[in-house]
Amino acid sequence: MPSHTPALVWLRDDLRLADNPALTRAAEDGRPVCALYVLDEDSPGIRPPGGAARWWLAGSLRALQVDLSRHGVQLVLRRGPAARAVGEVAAQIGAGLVAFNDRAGAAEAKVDRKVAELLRSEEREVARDCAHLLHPPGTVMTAAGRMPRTFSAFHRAALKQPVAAPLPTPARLTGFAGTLSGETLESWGLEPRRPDWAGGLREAWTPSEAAARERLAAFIEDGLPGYAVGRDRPDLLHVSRLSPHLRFGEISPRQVRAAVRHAAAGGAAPQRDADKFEAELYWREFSYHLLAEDGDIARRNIQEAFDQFPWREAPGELKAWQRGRTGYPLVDAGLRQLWQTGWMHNRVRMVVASFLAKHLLMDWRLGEAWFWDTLVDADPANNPASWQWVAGSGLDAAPYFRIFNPVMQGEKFDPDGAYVRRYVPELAKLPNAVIHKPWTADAGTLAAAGVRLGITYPKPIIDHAAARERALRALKSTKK
Ligand SMILES: Cc1cc2nc3c(=O)[nH]c(=O)nc-3n(C[C@H](O)[C@H](O)[C@H](O)COP(=O)(O)OP(=O)(O)OC[C@H]3O[C@@H](n4cnc5c(N)ncnc54)[C@H](O)[C@@H]3O)c2cc1C
Repeated sequence: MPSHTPALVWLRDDLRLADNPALTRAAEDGRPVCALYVLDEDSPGIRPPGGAARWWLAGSLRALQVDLSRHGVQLVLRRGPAARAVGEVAAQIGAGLVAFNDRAGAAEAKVDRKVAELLRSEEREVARDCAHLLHPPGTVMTAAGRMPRTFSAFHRAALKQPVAAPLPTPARLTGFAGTLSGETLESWGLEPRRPDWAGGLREAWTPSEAAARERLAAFIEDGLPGYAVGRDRPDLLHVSRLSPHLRFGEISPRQVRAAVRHAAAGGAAPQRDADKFEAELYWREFSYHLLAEDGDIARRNIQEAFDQFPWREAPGELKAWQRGRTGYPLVDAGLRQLWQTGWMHNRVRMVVASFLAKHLLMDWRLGEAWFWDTLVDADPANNPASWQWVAGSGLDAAPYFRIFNPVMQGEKFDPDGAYVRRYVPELAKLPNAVIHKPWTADAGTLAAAGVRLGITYPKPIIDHAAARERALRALKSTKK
């Protein structure tokens, strides 16, 4: 088809205008551009987003509609299997080019291949790029042609690869002039209505490309200096909280990396902090490369020895964990932060995940599913890879015998109990010495703080030492 034919850009986990190679390709040569988002919950194997992520998606699409319309570009919304929706819209506008950025999941990659084949069979040009990662999957390999099996080997190998500079927002975008029918965001019902449980999310977050950039700028000023040490403290805000923006592609890892490098080069932050932060971006890469290689990490143990693991079924204990009523203040604070705000600090994610898989001996998939439903940053790579890492079944995972002590973690990383006091207000008046272990407080201290154990706040659901012994016995049984 001639180059003046319209271009369709199919947006997915890249809800932004800047550093969006698919959008840049579509805009090249001055073609009229139409943008499409497909809510595909029907193609085989596609995992529908959870509740908190649906809320984010609605906000992000709403903002993107406004941003694109400023450039005269319509964002068409369609629901259903992607192959059908993309094919239909491409035909309706007479697209000569369809551009999209690749996704790593096995089911998504299959859909993308099918869509590309269909479009090519109709003699439409298809342009595919990598926009969600610093390095396209398959480019960080050992000599044997496999992804490195440890994070440090992966990181070392990745650092030898070039990273492309981020692209600007296309300077010239011409919208497709015809009118296209689409669906409305409201008709998708992504946001909760009855009951509207999203008040805490609205208070904590603004989904949009502009908000992502503001968050990055604020982090570089306030969080990056001191990040290497401060990142472990849930009571301090030394982390970027960019994860949901990265998840939905409102900002790209290349943009984030470039801004942080620029800050360090200009003396706005110590190099050590910038390096540590960049290493965290590489943990994200590690998870995504694993997802692209393995495809099924949310369901399958990466280490098959864990297929024999004697997980317990205890629905009452699972509920107590989900609701933040385990009797361990740091664990409960984390799960309540998640419930209220759709996000949890990384250190606390590790502690609560370890508590479920090791103290309560429950299958990591139950925790992964809960996070999938409640996190605004619920991510198809980071979530299962991190759960498997904590449970011990993952790639280069924490060894199963390393069992976090929730009291010691609290005392070390929330030393004044400020985080616990914020999310577990019924303990707020306890002194620092017992805030992470209220069951050790004497009757007078508890009474003075208005705490009645077992009534206003639960007694520990399980004794730490006993839980540790049980977990180690369970691990041994898989090794017989
Ligand atoms: C059990 C468990 C589940 C998790 N589930 C998710 C998830 O669904 N989505 C998600 O994005 N992250 C997940 N993480 C990783 C990590 O907790 C979050 O990325 C981080 O807390 C997000 O906060 P931030 O943006 O302030 O991080 P920062 O410290 O500011 O880091 C910047 C970015 O680097 C990446 N990153 C940081 N730490 C990690 C890590 N340990 N692994 C992979 N990438 C990392 C994230 O993209 C993050 O936004 C999980 C971790 C655990 C232990």
